[in-house]
Amino acid sequence: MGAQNISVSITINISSEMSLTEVSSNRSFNGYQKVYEHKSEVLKCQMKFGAYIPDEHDSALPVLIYLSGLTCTEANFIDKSGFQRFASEEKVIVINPDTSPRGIKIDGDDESYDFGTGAGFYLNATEPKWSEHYRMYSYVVEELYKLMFANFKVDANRVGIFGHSMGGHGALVLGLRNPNLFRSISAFAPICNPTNCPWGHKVFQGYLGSVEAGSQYDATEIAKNYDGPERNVLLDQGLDDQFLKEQLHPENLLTVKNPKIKFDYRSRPKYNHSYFYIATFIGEHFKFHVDSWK
Ligand SMILES: N[C@@H](CCC(=O)N[C@@H](CSC=O)C(=O)NCC(=O)O)C(=O)O
Repeated sequence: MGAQNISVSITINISSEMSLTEVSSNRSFNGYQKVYEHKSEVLKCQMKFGAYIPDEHDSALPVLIYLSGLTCTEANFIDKSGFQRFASEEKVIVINPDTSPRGIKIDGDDESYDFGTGAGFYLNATEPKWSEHYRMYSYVVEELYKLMFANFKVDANRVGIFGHSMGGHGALVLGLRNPNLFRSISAFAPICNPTNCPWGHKVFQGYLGSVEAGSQYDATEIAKNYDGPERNVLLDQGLDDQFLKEQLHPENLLTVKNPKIKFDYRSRPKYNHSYFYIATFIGEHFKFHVDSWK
């Protein structure tokens, strides 16, 4: 399939609400690892996200959005993956949001690690109890995306998305549903078929009212019907992953027959689900995205 020359045309309305407050800034690999806070119109709460900005930022740079997994904030990826070395070498801006709305209280939002706080699942909830705030799908593809253009010098033709576990699911779903926004997609140990696993059943019933309603946020279902530009998706999986058999089901996604999607499947014997695994292979993901943009 190879790289495609797709010109992205997007209209971005930038409002005065898109201003950011810097929470922290640390020099890292000839760039800065920053954390920003802002008022989210979509989630109706204050949110934080990470932004790694390489030096020599005269021309517009490519950008990768990284989506984290269950229980994470923006800090896990920043502190544990070691991505800054590769973002600096490849001159890529990296934006990584939090995993759910924060600073609000909804009854039941802190009862388990896999639902509510830290478990937004990158969808727009429709159940009345959750639908006012739990809108991580729109937060990423609308608000964060615009905010990125409003505040950083970003090249709209070189935007990719990647993530881990729940965030790998998010990267696949947001990437395949929005090929005009994302040129490249990769995922570490993603939840590939959430309508067929306990994590997915729980969140779809809770946020959407039924498992069936979750099909629109299920990468395997989306891949079956995908009709956008050809995509080569990097799917990375540790073979000693403690969640592999029950929750992740890469085999279901890999067996989808759609000539428009090819999977570059990289299985990693002896690696588990942790950030030690991610840190080992993060450099390959940067290379994959950069090659996809050529
Ligand atoms: N606490 C839970 C497991 C939580 C967990 O492993 N979270 C992963 C993502 S899992 C899928 O989305 C993670 O990224 N954790 C953060 C980290 O820094 O490792 C349990 O006890 O089973």
